[in-house]
Amino acid sequence: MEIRKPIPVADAVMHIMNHVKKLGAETIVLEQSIGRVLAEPIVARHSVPPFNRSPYDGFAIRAEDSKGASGDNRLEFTVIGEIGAGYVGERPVEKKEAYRIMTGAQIPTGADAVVMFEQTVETESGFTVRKPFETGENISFKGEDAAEGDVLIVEGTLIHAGTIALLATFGYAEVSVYQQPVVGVLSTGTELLEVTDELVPGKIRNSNGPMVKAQLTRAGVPFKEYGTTKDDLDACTKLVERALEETDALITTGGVSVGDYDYLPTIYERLGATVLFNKVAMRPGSVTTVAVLGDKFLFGLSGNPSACFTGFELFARPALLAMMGNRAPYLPHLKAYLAEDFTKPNPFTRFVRAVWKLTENGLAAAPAGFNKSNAVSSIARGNCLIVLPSGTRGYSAGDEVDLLLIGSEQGAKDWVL
Ligand SMILES: Nc1nc2c(c(=O)[nH]1)N[C@H]1C(S)=C(S)[C@@H](COP(=O)(O)OP(=O)(O)OC[C@H]3O[C@@H](n4cnc5c(N)ncnc54)[C@H](O)[C@@H]3O)O[C@H]1N2
Ligand code: MOO
Repeated sequence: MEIRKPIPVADAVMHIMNHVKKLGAETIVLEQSIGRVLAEPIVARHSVPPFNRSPYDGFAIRAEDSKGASGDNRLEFTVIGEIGAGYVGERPVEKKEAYRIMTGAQIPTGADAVVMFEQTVETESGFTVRKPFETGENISFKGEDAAEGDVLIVEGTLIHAGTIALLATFGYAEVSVYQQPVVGVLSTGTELLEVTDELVPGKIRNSNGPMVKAQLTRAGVPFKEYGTTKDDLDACTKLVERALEETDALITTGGVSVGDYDYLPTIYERLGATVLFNKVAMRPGSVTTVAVLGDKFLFGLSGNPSACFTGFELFARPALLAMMGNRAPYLPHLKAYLAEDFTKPNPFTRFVRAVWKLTENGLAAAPAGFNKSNAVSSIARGNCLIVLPSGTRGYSAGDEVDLLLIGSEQGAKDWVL
């Protein structure tokens, strides 16, 4: 039997990323762009705000007219009209005059300060103030948020709700984004039942298929479902071949280890795919096997649920995001302290499903429960992965560790572990 040589996690990530080819761009409507990646920078097409405007409901005045105002010397202004948001003043403001002005309305010509309603006392023809106002006081200036021509967001950035607000501000009804890869999902294993099936002896329900599809959805990657297949070499080979014709990448779960029915390595060989690695010095997920056939990726994730989950987040996710042009495809990382002892040795780098929590001592992380690679309960509880490097042992509560965040829409530019 072939003895597999484990490679460090960082090397495995780099092997994959070196093979990634960014997909082309396409134009889509703004409202459908959430989760996609900008193929063009967002450049300010005009100033924001586009005109000087009032940040408060109040009165637009000439600041110089308030000079000398005090509690004992209230100065009076005459109101010459009202400007609601969306309207403009009909004529310039002159000496001792004011417009009633609403939040968001354009400052009328002549005015250079806004007095909030709360700072005035109404009179028959207007209001009085009891303090002087400075030129520019309470004014939102044209261009203070963005100046025309500024590059506000670079190409390669994930579009989220805030990005959509910015694009809408500048009138981008359509936006140029990178194409998405189509990813096939195939669960292998004769023991697998559908989620709707009753349990029968020796069988289990397929949890990896639904989980991986959810991980893809969370990463903004569309998938094509190839269902489950029995551990039958010919049938499985045919399915993998078909899936590769129809997709940019195929994620399989199970069948990558050294068991009698672990057929994926044989299938890769039959197809003439180049295996980038078939053993990673990590736990869970050491059997994760990744191959390429032309520009297409074959992610052979482990059948063990925690290993499958971790293999997706560490290897498939960054590759797929990078295909979509995302400049920050890695899981974001933070430092935290361990909330409890972790005494197991770590011959391979260990990714412990964990829960992070902010405490009075800072960010803490605690293992999320049953910690084997076949665990499913701790994947459900965890919101991060604690990283314990290979060759370490005996972590104590309070020790500083690296954390990888799961489920964050923002990513990291570099793989730093
Ligand atoms: N002699 C050795 N045996 C094993 C080794 C090894 O190095 N030498 N590695 C072990 C490690 S580590 C892992 S991890 C597993 C990985 O095995 P596979 O990735 O080939 O996966 P399977 O054997 O097909 O299944 C493993 C386990 O997961 C369950 N499973 C499979 N698919 C699903 C699914 N879709 N949903 C839920 N659960 C699934 C399956 O029933 C098995 O219990 O190999 C070790 N063995
Ligand atoms: O490949 Mo595994 O390391 O037990 O998950």
